[in-house]
Amino acid sequence: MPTSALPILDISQLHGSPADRAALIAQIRHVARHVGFFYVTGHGVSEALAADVFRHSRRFFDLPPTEKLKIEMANSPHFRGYTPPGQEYTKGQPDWREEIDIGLELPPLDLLPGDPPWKRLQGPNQWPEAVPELKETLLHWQQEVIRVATDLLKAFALALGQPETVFESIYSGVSNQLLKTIRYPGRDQIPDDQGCGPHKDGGFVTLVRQDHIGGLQVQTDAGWIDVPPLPGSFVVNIGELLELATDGFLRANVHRVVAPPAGQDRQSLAFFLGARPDAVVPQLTLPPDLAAQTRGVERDPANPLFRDVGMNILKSRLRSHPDVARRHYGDLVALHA
Ligand SMILES: O=C(O)CCC(=O)C(=O)O
Ligand SMILES: [Fe+2]
Repeated sequence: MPTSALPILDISQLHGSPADRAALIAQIRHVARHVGFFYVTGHGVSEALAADVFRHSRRFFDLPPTEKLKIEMANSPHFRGYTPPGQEYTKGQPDWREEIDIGLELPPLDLLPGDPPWKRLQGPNQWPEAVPELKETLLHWQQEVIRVATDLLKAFALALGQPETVFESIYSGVSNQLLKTIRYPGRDQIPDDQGCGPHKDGGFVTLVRQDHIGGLQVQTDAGWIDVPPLPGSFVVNIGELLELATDGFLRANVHRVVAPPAGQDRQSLAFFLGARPDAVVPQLTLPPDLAAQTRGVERDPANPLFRDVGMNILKSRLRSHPDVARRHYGDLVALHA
């Protein structure tokens, strides 16, 4: 098993003794600021459930393309369903992975003229009839990762000198909770090695469960470093909402996935803890010692960050899925990039 320079945090300490809690918070403050990527253990998510989610996902990916395309995302104005390899883009370059995107299972909203465009994001998921077990296992996984990610966000709030509930009003209720079950084909099956190109994630925090193959990398001052698989753990990284809320005290990490070696493929489950699309990201007042270390929000003309959560979500969804953008959001070309 390869070892990693990245720290391992035990999230169960959040519910432990005051000393455990204090130790966890100190650790989060340090690692979030210095590397921003870490592993989480002690989360209580069953290994049997993880194995079931990977197994049923694999059964889906093994289906013929015509069967998978029955739930193709291009059919969904809500960005739900299956994306074939090469159809998702990062910074204009195709990602060589296939995936199903799942959000909260809700009916579409009744839309009125003049409603903000992000109201189109709410709606049902698409589930494959050929693998009926996938719906139940993925919705169970979704509940579990929401629980762990919410705990982590509380720990982040404490580490930022805030009450642990400081973000609750903007993530509770109907939030943009995105789950992806992903398969990366090996290099013998694709034209280059971009499994997923370099990017920041849009939510508060991301939890990734990876299989044993590896390929996830994070950008640091010292260059790209590997995030090798650590069995039973989640990989955590910081998203744009925490960068905005802390005026860059925390930075959303740039990361990527390089395609697996020839003859292999990789599976992962990525979960992005989001916020309500109608929310505006608050600017936290940090304690003076932390405020003195803020770096400002990174200004990247190629990736503007919006404080309006709904616009921030739409920006990244439209850019990643140009087929959905063209078909369902033709009125928003300025955001397509
Ligand atoms: O598959 C992974 O390990 C990470 C995927 C990722 O970074 C993303 O989907 O945003
Ligand atoms: Fe990511």
